[in-house]
Order: sequence, then structure tokens, then C-alpha cells
Amino acid sequence: MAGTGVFSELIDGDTFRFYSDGQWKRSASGQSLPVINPTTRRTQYNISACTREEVDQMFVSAKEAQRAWARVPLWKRAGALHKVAALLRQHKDVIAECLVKEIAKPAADSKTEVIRSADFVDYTAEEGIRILSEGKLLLPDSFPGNERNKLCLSSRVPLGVVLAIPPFNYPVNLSVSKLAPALIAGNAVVVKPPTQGAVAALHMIHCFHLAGFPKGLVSAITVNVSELGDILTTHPAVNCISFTGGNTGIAIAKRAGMIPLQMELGGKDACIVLDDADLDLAAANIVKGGFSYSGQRCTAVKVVLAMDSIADSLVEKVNAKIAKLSVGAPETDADITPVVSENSANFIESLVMDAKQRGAKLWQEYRREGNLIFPLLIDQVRPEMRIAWEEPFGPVVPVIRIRTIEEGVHHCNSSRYALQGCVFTNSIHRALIVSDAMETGTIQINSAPARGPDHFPFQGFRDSGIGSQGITNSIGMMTKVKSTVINMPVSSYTMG
Ligand SMILES: NC(=O)C1=CN([C@@H]2O[C@H](COP(=O)(O)OP(=O)(O)OC[C@H]3O[C@@H](n4cnc5c(N)ncnc54)[C@H](OP(=O)(O)O)[C@@H]3O)[C@@H](O)[C@H]2O)C=CC1
Ligand SMILES: O=C(O)[C@H](O)COP(=O)(O)O
Repeated sequence: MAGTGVFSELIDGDTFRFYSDGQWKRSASGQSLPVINPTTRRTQYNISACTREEVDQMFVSAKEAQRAWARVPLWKRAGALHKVAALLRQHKDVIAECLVKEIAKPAADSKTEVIRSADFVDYTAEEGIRILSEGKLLLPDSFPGNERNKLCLSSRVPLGVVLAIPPFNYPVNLSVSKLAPALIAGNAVVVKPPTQGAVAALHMIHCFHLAGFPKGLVSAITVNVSELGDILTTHPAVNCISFTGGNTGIAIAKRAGMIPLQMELGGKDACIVLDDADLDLAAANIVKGGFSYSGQRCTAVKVVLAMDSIADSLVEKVNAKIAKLSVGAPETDADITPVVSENSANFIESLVMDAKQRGAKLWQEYRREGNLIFPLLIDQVRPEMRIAWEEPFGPVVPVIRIRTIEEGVHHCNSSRYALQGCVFTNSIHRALIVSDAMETGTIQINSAPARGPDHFPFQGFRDSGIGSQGITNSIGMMTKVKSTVINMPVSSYTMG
């Protein structure tokens, strides 16, 4: 159970503490924030509403700890991360239970999130050892006018303090995907967990504590973002922001100033199905891609663009699979579980009603019980409907019928979002032409969009993000290049 056993110091009465300076603390504010269980719609946990002073103190500790951590040998940093991975595996059940209660993630997927996070940490430790131990030697005489009289040595150095802000849908995995690359590279990290998912994230943070990370190097602060969000993201001690979430990220990026940003924002991932596609394969991927975790993935299939000639049979196959999805509570491992909040359910409903009123065809009866929305395929969607462009982040997939490939590509490239997309066809040439034409971070050929495997580059264009993730790229983004140039009085040519 949450807050028991080795996790008992996380809780004080009915409120979870925050983690600062290597200790679990109750906020001086005496205030808390509720974490609402999406299934019961009742308060499941309370977390501390920290104060501005507590934010400031956390950054002071982080700065100090980072200076010492940057001097810890790489192999020791890697060793500490391997300990965290082992602890995450050891405590996967309790962390997964929090995910079930806080974000209604199905029980099996919740465990998978924790295991995937442990694997991520192990891989990052190993990748860090490989790539951070390599620097570059540059010779000057390749550039006109130069002799070989200087040597440039460049390597990657830490940025300082990284502010990590993950979203509700992967509160553990999208925390460690910021923490591990930052730490292996010699940075300190302050995590601001999502309110829904905070308790799972705090348990994950405790694994860093149990692994013996130096005090102040890793901290977790829970705040009311409407009061302290700006204070955090514009804090002068922050040297990098790694944010995953919705459009809030755009406002954060505009205010951030001269620091590196890694922003993974919304998506409207399109699935283009051409007339020569394997329709069983396409239908299976539309259902898996559109409805896993009830569509609450940035990489969910959020619009299907089907060529007219195959659209009827594709829709029929997708509907047959939707009929087999189980709907219910996350504890029972149902395929479709309640969406994260009432606000989210209301928003999804507004998109469905807008499409219905404008003449779209709903293949299933629209059903909602509390935050539980039953899976829905919305056909005959046209560009004037909101659902053609907005991301529902729920178990609702729109279908737009297209006459030409160009029409499909044009729709994708007109979207403000450009995270991933996919194309189904039996012709690799057509697939590559579509992939080249789509101005999108990643295109999957004959499979639904997905972030993993986690060392693959993962990036969004336009309003979907800044920078690139994936283990190797994240380590790169959490460091900067530093050069030392050795100037010599005379030129020296090897063997010359
Ligand atoms: N591209 C990607 O990799 C991903 C993108 N997403 C996108 O995220 C959205 C859903 O996730 P959701 O969690 O609702 O996204 P939000 O943007 O609402 O929140 C993301 C995080 O930002 C915090 N936050 C909100 N406002 C502020 C602020 N003013 N200052 C600082 N922090 C703030 C939230 O805290 P709090 O919870 O306390 O509000 C949360 O921790 C969707 O649009 C989805 O597409 C999601 C996952 C991955
Ligand atoms: O937050 C998200 O939705 C992800 O980054 C997508 O990850 P997934 O493709 O592994 O679900």
C-alpha cells in the first residue's frame, strides 16, 4: 500500500511530504492538494502544497549538490543509477498501485510503466558511460589560412540544475526519462510531478533516496501550479527545462529565456491508410494505437485518413475490434478505463457533440458514466469539425475519408501538431514518399505511432515540441559542449 513499509517516511498523517535536501518534509504552508481517483471521483491522496520559500531552498540545495556531483566519476554515477533501477523493480507493485488509483491506468500497464522505467535507467547508465567518455580532437589546418599550430579538445559538460516537469499519463516513466539522462551527465534535478500521478512519482523518487544519491541532488516539489508554476519555470537557478505536457509548454517556453529547453507537447498523430494496405494490420494498429490507455498517449492515433476506396472495409474491421474492447475499472485490467478527470471527460464530450451536430457518423452509441467514456469511432469527419484538429486525449478516434494521398498529407501538414504519424501501404516506395512529404517528427511505416524503444529519437515539430528525446539525444540535450584550445608556438604535423 502507498506510504507504507520502506515508503512510510513519505507520509505525514493523510498528506504526502515533498523531498528536499535529502529529506521528506511537510510543507510549512500546512496546505495540501487533493489527488482525485478518476474511477471513484473521490480524493485518493493528499500532497503538500509547497511554498515559494521551499522552492527557493530546494534550488539552493540543488546548486550546491550539483557542483559536487559533477566531480563524481562517471562510472560511480552509472553505478548509482543501476541501484535505482533495481529498487524500481523491487518496488514495482506499490508504485503501480498508485498509478492505478491516481490516473486509472490498467493494472498490468501500470507495472509495465515501472519496469520500462527501470530498463530506461539501466540503459541510460550504460549509454552515458559510452557517449560521455568520448570527446573530440579537432585539427585546425582543414580551415583555409590555418597551419597545424593548435589543437581543439571538446567534450560535453553538465548544464547545472534541470527542472523536470512530467505529465499525468506517464508520471513515473516521463520523470525517469528526464532524471536519468540529467544525472548521468552530472546535473542536479528538481522534479515537479503532475498532481494526478504525484504519489507514484514520489515513490519513484524515494528509490533515488534509498539508492544513496547525495542530498539535494534529486528533489521533488509538489505545488499549486496556478500559484507557483511561473516561479518554478522562471527561477534564476534553473539551467534547463525538460517538460512534457500540453499547450502550457508553449507559454513556459516563451517565458523561459536563455536556457536549453526540451519540450514534448501535444500531438494529433495521423494514420494514413492507402488503397493497397493490409487492412487487418491497419485496423489492429488503429485500435491499439487509438485506444491503449484510453487514448491518453501523446502518440495515440488521433485521426485516421482513409482512402475512399478502402474506407468502408477498414471501418468495418476497426468496429469489429472495438466491439471486443473491455470497458471498466483499471483494477480489472479493462482495456478502456476512466479518463483522468471530469474536465477531461467534459472536453472529450464537447468534441464528440460538435462532430455529431455537424453531421459526423458515430458508429457506437455515445456512452459516458462519470469519467468513463466508452470507445467511439467517429466517421465522415470533415475539416470544419473540431475533432479533425484538436486532440481528444480520450477513447475517441475520428475518420476522415480522402480521395488522394496528397489530400491526406495536406491535412497532416496543416495541423499545428507534428509529433508522429503513420502510413499503411504494401509499397515501400509509396510509404517513403508519404514519409518524406509529412512534416512530422517521426513516421511509422505499417505500425501505430509509439515513442519506444526508448533509445530511438523522439521529437515533435511545430507546436509538438522543441528538441529531441530518446536516451542518447536526452543525454545530449542535458549537456553543453566545452572546448579547450591548445595553442603551440610552431606547427607540428604527425609523422611530418
Ligand atoms: N509529446 C509528448 O511526449 C507528450 C505530450 N503530452 C501532452 O500532454 C497533455 C496531457 O498531459 P497533462 O498532464 O494534462 O498536460 P499539462 O500541460 O496540463 O501538464 C503537464 C505538467 O505541467 C504542469 N503544469 C501545468 N501548468 C503549469 C505551469 N503554469 N507551470 C509549470 N508547470 C505546469 C502540470 O502540473 P499539474 O498536474 O499540477 O497541473 C504537469 O506536471 C496532452 O496535450 C498530451 O498530448 C503528454 C504526454 C507526452
Ligand atoms: O506520453 C506519451 O504519451 C508518450 O511519450 C508516448 O509514449 P508511448 O508511445 O510509449 O505510449
